Amino acid sequence: MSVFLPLLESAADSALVDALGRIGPVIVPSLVQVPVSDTCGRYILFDHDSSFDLDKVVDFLDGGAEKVIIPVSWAKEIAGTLPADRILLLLDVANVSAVTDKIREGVSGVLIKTPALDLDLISSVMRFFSDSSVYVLPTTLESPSQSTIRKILGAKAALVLPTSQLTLGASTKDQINVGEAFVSALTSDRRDGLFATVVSSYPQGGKSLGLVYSSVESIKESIVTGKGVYQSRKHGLWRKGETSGATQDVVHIFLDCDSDAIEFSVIQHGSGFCHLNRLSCFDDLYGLSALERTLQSRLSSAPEDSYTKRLFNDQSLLRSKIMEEADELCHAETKEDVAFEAADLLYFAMTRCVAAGVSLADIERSLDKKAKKVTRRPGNAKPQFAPKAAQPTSVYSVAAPAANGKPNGADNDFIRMRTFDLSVISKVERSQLLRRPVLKSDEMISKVKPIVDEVRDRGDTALLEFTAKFDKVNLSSPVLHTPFPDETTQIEENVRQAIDKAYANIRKFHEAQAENSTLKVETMPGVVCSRFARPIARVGLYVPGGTAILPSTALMLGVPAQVAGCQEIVIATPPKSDGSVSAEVMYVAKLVGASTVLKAGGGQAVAAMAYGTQTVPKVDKIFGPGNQWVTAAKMLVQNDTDALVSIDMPAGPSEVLVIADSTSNPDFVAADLLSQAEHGIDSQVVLVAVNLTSSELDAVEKAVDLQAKALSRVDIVRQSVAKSIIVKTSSVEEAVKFSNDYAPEHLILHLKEASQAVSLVQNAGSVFVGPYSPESCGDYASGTNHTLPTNGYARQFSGVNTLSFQKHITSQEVSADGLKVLGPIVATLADCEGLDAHANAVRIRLRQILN
Ligand SMILES: NC(=O)c1ccc[n+]([C@@H]2O[C@H](COP(=O)([O-])OP(=O)(O)OC[C@H]3O[C@@H](n4cnc5c(N)ncnc54)[C@H](O)[C@@H]3O)[C@@H](O)[C@H]2O)c1
Ligand SMILES: N[C@H](CO)Cc1c[nH]c[nH+]1
Repeated sequence: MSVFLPLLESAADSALVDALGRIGPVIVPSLVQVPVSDTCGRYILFDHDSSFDLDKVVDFLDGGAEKVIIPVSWAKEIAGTLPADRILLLLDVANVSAVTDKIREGVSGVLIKTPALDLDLISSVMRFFSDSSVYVLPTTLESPSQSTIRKILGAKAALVLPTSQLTLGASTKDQINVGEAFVSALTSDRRDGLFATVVSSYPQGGKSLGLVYSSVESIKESIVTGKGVYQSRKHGLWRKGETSGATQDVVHIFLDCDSDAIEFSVIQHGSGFCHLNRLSCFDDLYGLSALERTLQSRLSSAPEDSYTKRLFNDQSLLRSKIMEEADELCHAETKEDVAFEAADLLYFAMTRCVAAGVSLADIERSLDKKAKKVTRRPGNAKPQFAPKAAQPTSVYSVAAPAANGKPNGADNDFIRMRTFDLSVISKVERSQLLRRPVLKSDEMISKVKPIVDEVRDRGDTALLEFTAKFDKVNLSSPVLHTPFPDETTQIEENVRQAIDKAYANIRKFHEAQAENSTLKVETMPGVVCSRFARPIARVGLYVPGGTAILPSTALMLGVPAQVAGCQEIVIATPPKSDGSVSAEVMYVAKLVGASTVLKAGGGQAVAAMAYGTQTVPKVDKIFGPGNQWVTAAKMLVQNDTDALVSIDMPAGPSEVLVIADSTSNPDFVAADLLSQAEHGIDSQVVLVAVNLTSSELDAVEKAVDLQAKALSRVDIVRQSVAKSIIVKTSSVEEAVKFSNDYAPEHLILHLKEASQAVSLVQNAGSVFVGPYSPESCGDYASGTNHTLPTNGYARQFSGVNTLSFQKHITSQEVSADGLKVLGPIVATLADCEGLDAHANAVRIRLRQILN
């Protein structure tokens, strides 16, 4: 976070803007035309009344702006479409309450305009935007000072200072010197008050040049003049190069993480930084920087027989070598060969750059600018380089919006998946296709931890507070206990009949899975080993309820718990806005014999079941799908040995993979893909096409677009379909191999010989065989369970089943005759491990038997 953020006004003079660019990003209002150097970070402020303009926002971000600062009305439109870490919210004190959870999650911080500097207000904004950056722009700050800057930093926020309040001259009542403002944050832990300062080379990718010291005075002078100025411990202020000519231009000055050391990123002139006339006091250059230096020196003076000189003089030779080396790199196979060929290519590419006056720093700047783009081009190869029969799009553009390069949004956009041909993509690209849209599990775990901790420590009070905060419901009690009042379970007759039939099918299939008999094996005469199952006593079932009410999930978790014989079943689900629980979920709760219904969702519900509260019973195992808050909380509590709780599996967003050949019905295929795409914006659906012609594929794509636009959840579908893929394959075996590697939650086989293909399946949560087995049947009522492993975990996890609610206990009974044979084996192994007591427990008995 910056010490302060300068807000550029149109009257700002260029020397002041340059100085500000050296010490951090600057805020540039979108309508203000002030030239800012390429190396300076820009935050673009949309602080005017014009109507929402997504293209403008995207243009600024693509153009290299680090962030955009947008009003709440714009954030409503943008949240979830553009990366949150590129967006700050512009807030007036008056409109804090207009910020929804969706907006809060869609931004990385806030710039709050406030008439007065109110620390209480700042800390409540801070809490509301937990973990985000908070910048404060006082609309009536009269005299900016170091103490004001420190006061705001103390609240973990940063002050925004308009350029009219900043000066390169001495501070006055109305203006503060830029250097003085910057050093406000510095604290020295040295007796002499100096700051250790690392000097690094900007053009050489941050190579360390040396270690020096700075004083408040030297830093201030450097910021204002843009020259390297330090503090010699013997000779006072040290203007680098004043006598030797080896001056420095300062590009950036950075504070370290605890503000007691500094880095000066400089362009070093003359003989170098070191007094030994070398660039650096540390080691010499290596790698690409060393190559660049050699090439630059060859360009200015090279021996006659130099090959590099020949390349400089013969552009067509250089061109041919670049093409040759690029081709060799593409064909290299081993790690060593790839490194070898890449080094050759870089040598010729750098020769081309140095000949054109392009430096490594120019290349890095270009890379950094590209990394800031929020729209990606499809990445197709130009026709002369494209493989014959196919034009695959880039696998790396997972975050890419629609094929036209704009975020999906306008109603007339074609809703389409991205297409790849397995026969032309590389191994690396294939492995990219197997990955799901990025899941930030570490980040989510740290966000949910405070919620879990609060519920563990403060029980029901915290639980009710979080329900009020996240679900906007004020409850007097978080639970309903049996017997549930009749009015809470009243449902439509047709729904009741459907639930009853689904219950019967699910129960029938799950009863058949129960292990009721004891497994017995006599491993040696007189040595009988057995294994028997017992129910897990107390189970917690999470039934999602954020965007859709899911009584089907209550069935899928409740039936196996009941069949397994669990003694205490707690069902947790977010309350509706009137504080009640959906009657359908309550009906199922009664049907499966739940003893408690917890009216809470998200991380707080998981924590309540893991630790127990005054009213919520503690459980031994937590089951069920949910959004990222639920999943992160489940992962967190299962790792806490104090909670002593396990979970069913790490679940994630819903997904389906459909394998279709030319006998498939395109409308059925499209409907199956969309049935999972509608779950959430992070759902992913995959179509693996087996020898489909372009017109057959076209028919599926058109059906997806047409059906999607008729769905009530079309806004969700637009986003999930944009992240989804079509993979072209040339045989059923190749298609199933891809599916096994992907390990989908659901696998649907739209194949001529669908049932034969089942034998090839190695990894999948549940399989749907043939044209009349839509995945929806498994979601609701066929009898199989719909709580299944996602995100590739079908490689090692099974879906929820009756055994998930049981644990196994083994036992053994050894007779005296049995011990006569087994005993010596055991005693020998115990001796071998040096565990005398183990051996003794056997020998003491053997002695008695033999006597
Ligand atoms: N794999 C499966 O078997 C399966 C089945 C059904 C649903 N799902 C998945 O379950 C998920 C359901 O998600 P959902 O959101 O609809 O319901 P949910 O019940 O999982 O989550 C809603 C709760 O999340 C919490 N929450 C929301 N925003 C928060 C925030 N900013 N901070 C803290 N807590 C917050 C709230 O407490 C809210 O009650 C979807 O991703 C769906 O794909 C999976
Ligand atoms: N398809 C989901 C599992 O990924 C389960 C579900 C519930 N309701 C409808 N579908």
